[in-house]
Amino acid sequence: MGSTTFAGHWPVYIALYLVSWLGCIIIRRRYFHPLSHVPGPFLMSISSLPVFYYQGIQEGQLMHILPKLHAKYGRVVRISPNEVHLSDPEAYEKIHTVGTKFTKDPGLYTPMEGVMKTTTILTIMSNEEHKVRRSALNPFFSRRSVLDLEQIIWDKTAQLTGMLQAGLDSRQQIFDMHHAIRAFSVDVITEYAYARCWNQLDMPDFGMSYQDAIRAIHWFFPYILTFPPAVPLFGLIPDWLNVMLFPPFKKWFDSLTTVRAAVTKVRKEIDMGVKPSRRTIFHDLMEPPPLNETDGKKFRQVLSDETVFADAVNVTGAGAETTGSTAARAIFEVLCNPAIYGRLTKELRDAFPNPDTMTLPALEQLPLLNGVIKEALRLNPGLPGAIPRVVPPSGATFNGIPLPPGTVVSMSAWILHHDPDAFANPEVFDPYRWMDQPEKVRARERCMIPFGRGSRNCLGQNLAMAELYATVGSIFHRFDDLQVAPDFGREDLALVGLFLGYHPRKARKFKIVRREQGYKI
Ligand code: HEM
Repeated sequence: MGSTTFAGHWPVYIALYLVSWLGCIIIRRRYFHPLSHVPGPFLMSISSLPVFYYQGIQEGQLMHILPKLHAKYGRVVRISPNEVHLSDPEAYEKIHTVGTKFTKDPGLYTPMEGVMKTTTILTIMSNEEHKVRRSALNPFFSRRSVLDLEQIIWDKTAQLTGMLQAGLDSRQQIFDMHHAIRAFSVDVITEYAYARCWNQLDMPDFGMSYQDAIRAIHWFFPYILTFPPAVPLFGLIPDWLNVMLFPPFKKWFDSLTTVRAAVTKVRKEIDMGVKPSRRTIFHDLMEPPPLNETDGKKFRQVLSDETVFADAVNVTGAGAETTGSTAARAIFEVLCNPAIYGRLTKELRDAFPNPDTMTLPALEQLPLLNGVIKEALRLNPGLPGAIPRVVPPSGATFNGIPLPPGTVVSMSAWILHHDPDAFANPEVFDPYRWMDQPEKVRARERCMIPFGRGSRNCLGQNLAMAELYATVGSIFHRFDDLQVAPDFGREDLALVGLFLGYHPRKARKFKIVRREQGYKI
């Protein structure tokens, strides 16, 4: 009789079991979790689905929700059961410092290794291991090295401005700056790092499919973060099926093949003792130059071909969208502000009556150009959204709130770059704020983190800055009669944070046309 009763009611029992199981999880996460004392919205404290909703379903919108959360709950907000978001420059200095004990969050970074199946400079968890690996790469991206290879940047810049001129002179009289400026970045980094330029500027579509491929990969990040057990499943999908399901991946796999071929070729040359015409990142990593007495305690690490491949892929991916998107923003903002446009062109032409005499160190001295680039980095940081780190075994306290070891703490460039205490009218593009009194500028610098800080800051910062100065400087020196194409608006440059910053999928692409009359200089 009893068994008949159970048989008749088993769905009810299972439902009851599930409801009580769910209830226990909710009560535990909300009231008995080590983070239950951290303020934040109820739903976020019990589940990571709200973050998934903003990131996965609404595509990278979390960074726009966070300011509202901080306004309501304070500088420390619990945004998912084990993650806390912070909005304080002091907290940033604590976490992102040289020798930090905070480590990267494996939940985000490890799956990025994906098809490369080995750690990259970006994804190494151990800070000690990272230090060794980074010291092998640093010399190649130092300011000295960038200035030594400055000509690469100038050659590509000349190609870009020449193409802009040709586009405006053509029958269509329009230029696709969105794709061209990203192609420029890819060409610079591939020529600079491997001496094998991908020549995307020469392609009719400016290598659009590669740019789309990198974006498509970012689409997976929210899924990976929210459903970690799915990560090994992604790894089981063969490449051909991936391409069938997500066609943009084809270009990504092609780019991996190109990088691998380049590594293999350099390996052969090294083995055969062939002297390269110019040492590349591959040579420096596969056959490091010998140490000299000024290197002190430094030591060189010889990396395996697989690791060199992974870092090369990483460097290309990291340097393309970030720099391209920031340069595009700088150009767009200047075009939208006639007064700034006129003054910038005058500043450039006064400083360099002959544009061929432009050099990077000299451009860096121009106050308005400097302000334009800083504002573009402020409003368009390459990685605008939450960058997660893990609290070390000693625990940590932020704004009086203790956080236990293992807590994920994230901070966003978008939030600090819009801090109203540092930046009046933070949403306004105002290059003059960087020409203010030195102490005010210093206070603003404190909230500027476009390249991150500390040991895990951007490897390519010097190269990126050089690209920004060269492109923005050259374009506004040469052209005083440009304007944004009429079918493009500020809303198309809205940022979404999918690790790298992107514009919404449906956004129109930034194009440039000519004005009838140039601005009066
Ligand atoms: C405006 C342009 C750029 C911006 C805003 C930018 C920003 C950043 C930021 C914020 C990080 C830290 C990421 C994290 O903590 O997870 C980073 C890391 C990195 N960036 Fe950039 N980046 C730019 C351009 C470049 C370029 C041109 C390269 C090419 C070499 C590059 C290569 C890297 C690499 C390899 C890392 C990982 C460094 C490490 O973990 O040691 N970036 N970048």
